[in-house]
Amino acid sequence: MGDEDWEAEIIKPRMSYYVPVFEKDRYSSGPNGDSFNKTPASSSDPGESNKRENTSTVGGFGIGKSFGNRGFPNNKFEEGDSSGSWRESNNDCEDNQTRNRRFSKRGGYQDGNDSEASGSSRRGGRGSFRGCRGGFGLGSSNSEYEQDEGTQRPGGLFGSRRSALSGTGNGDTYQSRSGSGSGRGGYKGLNEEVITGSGKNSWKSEAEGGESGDTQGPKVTYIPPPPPEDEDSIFAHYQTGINFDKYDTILVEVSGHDAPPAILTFEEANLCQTLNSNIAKAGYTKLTPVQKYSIPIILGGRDLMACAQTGSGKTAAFLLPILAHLMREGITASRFKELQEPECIIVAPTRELINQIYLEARKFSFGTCVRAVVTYGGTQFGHSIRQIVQGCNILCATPGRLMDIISKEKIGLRQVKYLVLDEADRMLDMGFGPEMKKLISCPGMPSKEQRQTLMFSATFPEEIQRLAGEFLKSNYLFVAVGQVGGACRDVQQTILQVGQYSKREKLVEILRNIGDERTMVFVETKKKADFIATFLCQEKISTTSIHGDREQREREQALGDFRCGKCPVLVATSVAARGLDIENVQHVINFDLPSTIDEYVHRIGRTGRCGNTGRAISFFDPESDNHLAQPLVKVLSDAQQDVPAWLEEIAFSTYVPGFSGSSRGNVFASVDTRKNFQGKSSLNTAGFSSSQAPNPVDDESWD
Ligand SMILES: Nc1ncnc2c1ncn2[C@@H]1O[C@H](COP(=O)(O)OP(=O)(O)OP(=O)(O)O)[C@@H](O)[C@H]1O
Repeated sequence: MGDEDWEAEIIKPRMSYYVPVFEKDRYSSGPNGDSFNKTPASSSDPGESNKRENTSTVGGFGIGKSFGNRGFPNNKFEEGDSSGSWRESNNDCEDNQTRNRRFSKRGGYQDGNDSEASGSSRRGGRGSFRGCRGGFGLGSSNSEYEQDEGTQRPGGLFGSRRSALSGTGNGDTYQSRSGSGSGRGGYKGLNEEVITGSGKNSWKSEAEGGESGDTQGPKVTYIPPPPPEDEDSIFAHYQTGINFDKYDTILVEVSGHDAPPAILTFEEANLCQTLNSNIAKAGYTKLTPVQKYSIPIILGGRDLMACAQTGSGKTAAFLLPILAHLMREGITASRFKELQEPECIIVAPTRELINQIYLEARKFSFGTCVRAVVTYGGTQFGHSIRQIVQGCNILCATPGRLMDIISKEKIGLRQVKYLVLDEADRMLDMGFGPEMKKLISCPGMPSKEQRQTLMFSATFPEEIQRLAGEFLKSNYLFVAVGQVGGACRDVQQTILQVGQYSKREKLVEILRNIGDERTMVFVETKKKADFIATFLCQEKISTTSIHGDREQREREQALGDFRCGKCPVLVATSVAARGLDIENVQHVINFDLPSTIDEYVHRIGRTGRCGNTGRAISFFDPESDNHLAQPLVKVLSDAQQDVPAWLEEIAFSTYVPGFSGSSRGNVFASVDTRKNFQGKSSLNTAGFSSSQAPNPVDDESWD
């Protein structure tokens, strides 16, 4: 099938869809499948943390050479693709970081509304939807709430076609499913994930429609399978890679007043015995830089904004000190109560990510009386409530579901001591920011002076840092491990110039070379994810897909099939770009480049984690990606990667004077933005204690 047939294939109902081959007991070996190495804990070597090694990971993968420019045949697909051929409604974007940007360089998308990673030019549509739901008074705002939480409400302005692809197991099995069911705007199809509520009230609609049935629409009935309870599964982990020790050579910058010194070993953290035992069982013998700095800061009661490269252990960096603190304070087992009052709330932008964080919280709190609970959209509301009322010290939630639960008065906020925003830049951008603001102004929520607020991400655009001031105490500390927003150096990055008509051919060529190694293929739209997954299956490449139009059950199954290696290729939209920690992902392919460089950094960070090496190949289409040339050159060179000459040329020819445009999400901040006001910060390497920033913070800039 030629490229020119794409659109036809996509919109015609005759398109073949397939269902995955379900594996019974897929979760029996743990959420991470059964391929973990159960690494015995080894003793920590504090001395190692002072090692200094060269971190250059530039490799010879034929960067920019072996695959040339394939030209841009002038056919139908080219005309249509970026300018509206993908006419599916823009109704997904669970983790659609880029949709919130204020401009779109993908000029063709202004009218099309289907992209999961859409540019802000599509925000108009979202604004309408928001208006319909009586949103948060930001004209720009978003349907993320519905989008993220799976509370698909009827009557939306986006009556999208529901994506029909259901994943695959063997590349041969196809089954037509109702392609006519609408997604967010109408009946979701099947019998699980559903549209609830009328969209009249973003706080209550899921609860009302999904559970109480106050509003029309079928209920969300999906109940995720419980994670395994056996200790081996709980502590299953993969091994750190050969570059793990090189983390110590990364420069760490701490800014703010009176930062406590970094710790070098877990022992120095003075954690309780159970926690230490859990850390050992998890195979952690040595702290990563973000952990060395964040743990004492959090234990010291300080607010924190921490930025560290993908896959470098940010989750444990906040979980461990929170748990330690709770234990030290003599937390008592939380009991069955209709209104639970958790001590800690953790929010993250996607369902799969928050579930992953929950599993980490469960792991580290194993054997303690601390009870972690997870709740996220696309699952039965009543199930969430039942989990919560049994006791809840740490609530892990996606934002929309959290607000629903609060509105149902199942969660009280008075006891909240810790508020954690993982992927904080995403949580504060125009997508989730209004939700977060609502959260901190909920009745009962302790003021920022009364709680500890912790923010973590690999990227922190300056504009978001400024917004964060509203959530953080003015004396918060900022930890930057390496370049803020920089890519992980353990990922070998290759940028290929590939026109859109050649992409599929090139993809197949690469995947055939890769063989069975686990590969994530990122595309820009949900529909395209379906299409490419279908196409790869036709090519006999076992592929599954994850995106926001898939039901939650399907998404979890896709992830499970990918994790366990049943489907070594996962085609994904931005919904899988952040945070997901999947063993053995050796390759990331950006079939479509994202709209922003931050998104690129997160996507390629699905490989090369925890000191392991990985490869990322990105198809750069000069017809649509030129705006990324400049930031890409920067990311590549900062990560000591080869920069193709042609890319430099494009970057030069598209040079934007005064380019520092983090406000548009295209360049990352290089520093704590407060430094504009305060002057200096301390500069350390990971193995050494931090000194303190000498100059006062201009508090007025932040409150
Ligand atoms: N000190 C440690 N020793 C060994 N393994 C660790 C350590 N800290 C974290 N890990 C492991 O490293 C992997 C990546 O950690 P994590 O998911 O927290 O990264 P992250 O920095 O949050 O990444 P992202 O930016 O993509 O969200 C996980 O499998 C985690 O269990």
